[in-house]
Amino acid sequence: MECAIELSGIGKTFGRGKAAITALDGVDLRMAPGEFLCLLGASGCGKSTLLNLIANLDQPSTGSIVRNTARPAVMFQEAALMPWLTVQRNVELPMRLHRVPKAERAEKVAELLDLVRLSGVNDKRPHELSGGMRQRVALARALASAAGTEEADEPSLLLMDEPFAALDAITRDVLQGELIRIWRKTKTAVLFVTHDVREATRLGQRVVLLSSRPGRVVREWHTRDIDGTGDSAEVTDEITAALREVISQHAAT
Ligand SMILES: Nc1ncnc2c1ncn2[C@@H]1O[C@H](COP(=O)(O)OP(=O)(O)OP(=O)(O)O)[C@@H](O)[C@H]1O
Repeated sequence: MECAIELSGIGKTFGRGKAAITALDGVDLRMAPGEFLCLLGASGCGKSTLLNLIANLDQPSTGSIVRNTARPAVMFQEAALMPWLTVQRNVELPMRLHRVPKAERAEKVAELLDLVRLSGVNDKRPHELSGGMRQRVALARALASAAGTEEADEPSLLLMDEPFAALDAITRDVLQGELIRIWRKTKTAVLFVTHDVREATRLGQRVVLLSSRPGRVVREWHTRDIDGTGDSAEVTDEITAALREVISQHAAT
């Protein structure tokens, strides 16, 4: 089967000479179309750097990235909504940039706000919403990013960089459930970055552990079947132990 993305020998070094920082070294990673993959690692191990490379926001120093998807949509820890725009306008922004006609935009926004269970807040501005609602809007906007473009029929890819990390535990729990529901419905591939083992095992079909400085793939686990089974406490414990080991090795260097 053709991969959604295939990373081969990815390395990334920032700066030069003595001040150079090798953030990633020899990362090989493949994702199947529609797969939900969680990338787990300690703070500073290069997760965000890897996501930026896949999103084409930055270029690798070595290696190659093959992408067989539409341009990836990206979602960050902070919703990064435009404060002066209404929810409606925020969600339709990517479509405006792609010059999607007004009627088509309105239809898509209604569909997406319904998908993230936010119908009826179209005219509110971000400051009138809770943190969880803002992330729902950000998710709707991310899902709108390929809508109406030539790439709209290609398999989609959603890159998420700790999108729920700033939320309280209950809201995070609710949004994790919503994300699984939306992933099932949209069949988009999701690459989800987190340093929370529980979050990774709850969401991911596969969890990939990265080492720190330089970031490399250490191990991976198949955690959940498509029908939602798996996610056992045993796997969670095993991954937690492996993450601890990676962190302690890094601390010792
Ligand atoms: N533009 C940059 N210039 C210099 N160094 C950078 C740059 N971006 C990242 N780094 C360094 O590369 C390493 C990896 O950073 P990155 O932000 O990818 O890690 P992370 O795993 O996402 O961390 P966190 O979980 O804390 O967000 C870090 O040591 C960081 O300081």
